[in-house]
Amino acid sequence: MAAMGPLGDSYALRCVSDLPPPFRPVFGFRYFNSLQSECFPVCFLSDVNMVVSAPTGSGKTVLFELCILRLLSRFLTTDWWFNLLKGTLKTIYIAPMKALVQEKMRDWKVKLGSLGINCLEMTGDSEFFNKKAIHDSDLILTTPEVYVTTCFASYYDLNKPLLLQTISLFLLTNICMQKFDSMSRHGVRDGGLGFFSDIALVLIDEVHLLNDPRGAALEAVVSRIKMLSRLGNMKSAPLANVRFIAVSATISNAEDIAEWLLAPPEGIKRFGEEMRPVKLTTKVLGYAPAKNDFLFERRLQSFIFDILMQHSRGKSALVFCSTRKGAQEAAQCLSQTAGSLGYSNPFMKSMQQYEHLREASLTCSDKQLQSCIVYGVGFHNGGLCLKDRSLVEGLFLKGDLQILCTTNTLAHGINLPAHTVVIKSTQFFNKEKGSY
Ligand SMILES: Nc1ncnc2c1ncn2[C@@H]1O[C@H](COP(=O)(O)OP(=O)(O)OP(=O)(O)O)[C@@H](O)[C@H]1O
Repeated sequence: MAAMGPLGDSYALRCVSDLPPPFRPVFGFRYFNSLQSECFPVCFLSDVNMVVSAPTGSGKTVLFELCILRLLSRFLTTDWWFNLLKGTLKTIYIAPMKALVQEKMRDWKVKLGSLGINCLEMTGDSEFFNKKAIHDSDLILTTPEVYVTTCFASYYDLNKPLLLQTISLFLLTNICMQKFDSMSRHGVRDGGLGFFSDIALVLIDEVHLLNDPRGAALEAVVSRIKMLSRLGNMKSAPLANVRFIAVSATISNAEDIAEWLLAPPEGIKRFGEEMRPVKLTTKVLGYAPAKNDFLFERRLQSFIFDILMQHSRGKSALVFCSTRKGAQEAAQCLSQTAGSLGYSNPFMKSMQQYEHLREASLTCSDKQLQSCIVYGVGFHNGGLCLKDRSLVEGLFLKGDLQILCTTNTLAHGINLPAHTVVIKSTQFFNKEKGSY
């Protein structure tokens, strides 16, 4: 099979059967797409650091998977047996959002679990992770902040009063940069943070968020790993040759990131809009101002239903709002309008869909969410409990929930494919600055 490369050159698509037999079942398709085929030699046949910029949905996760498999190919025997030595070559996956980490965890637990690869989630929502769990894991999925604090927390004296530990944890998130520095040096020497030496691959998702306030924690983690990898006593450890892969949909300065991650020119891959699996059409709609920003924001609510009728036409839609309350109110407003139309509710296609939603609503902890869901509209924000958030994501993915109003909790890389995306307002209230 042939495809056109980003520079117009034609090349053959790589086939999953190009991989060693034990790795083939990881992929549920036969051919890598053109982006993956172009990156295949660098990801799977080399160990260089990489920075990849490609549109959303173009299949960047597979690049991570190829790099993981490249690392684990060290456990392949000459007659293609896969003899994994648990926890001895670790991959760290770092994403800016807890929800994104959890999504990858669900995916990789199934895909890589069949190879015996042990995945461990380190987020605020996961149960307490102890040293043994970290030691035995092959793939650790985390956010940069949690990664920093967890390394710290492993030093806690478990006999200390809980309150004292809680206060310490609070303090350490504020002083993590300085403390992580001294702690990680100390830890590696006395074996307390021995798992650091087993890190052989670091996968950084949504790397453009380096520019975000949370970027500092990511920068600290990467710099620390780089620094530790150069320590004399790491010479024979996997960490000495640690590999970094950073991907993002929007990096304008891939070269700067490549320099930081020591990625050579062949490790820098940029792909444009031509790699988008579905063409994106953008429409900007302007509305007359209201007396103040607050009233304008509220008034926008009343336009969303008509916009959805015009553009989404019975297909799934995400409505992005600037605040948690905004997302909740938009969902309530839409569900009331839809509910008032009775059997003509445009968000309800069948009796079966209604039954699924009614059953799901009974398991919902949030009463407001419960009342919206039955009309085919949901909301998703950081204020919902994990169970409700997962419920809403599942219903939207299955197509039962047609409309999902959300804050940017869903904007950072979570895969909830939608036909239409409405961005309700282009400004948000910045608490620190006290202005929009
Ligand atoms: N070679 C392939 N053949 C068929 N489907 C594929 C292939 N590669 C990826 N996919 C599917 O395409 C979808 C998008 O892939 P993926 O999530 O990796 O994109 P992405 O570039 O990481 O997007 P984002 O920027 O949103 O994270 C997924 O459902 C994935 O299973």
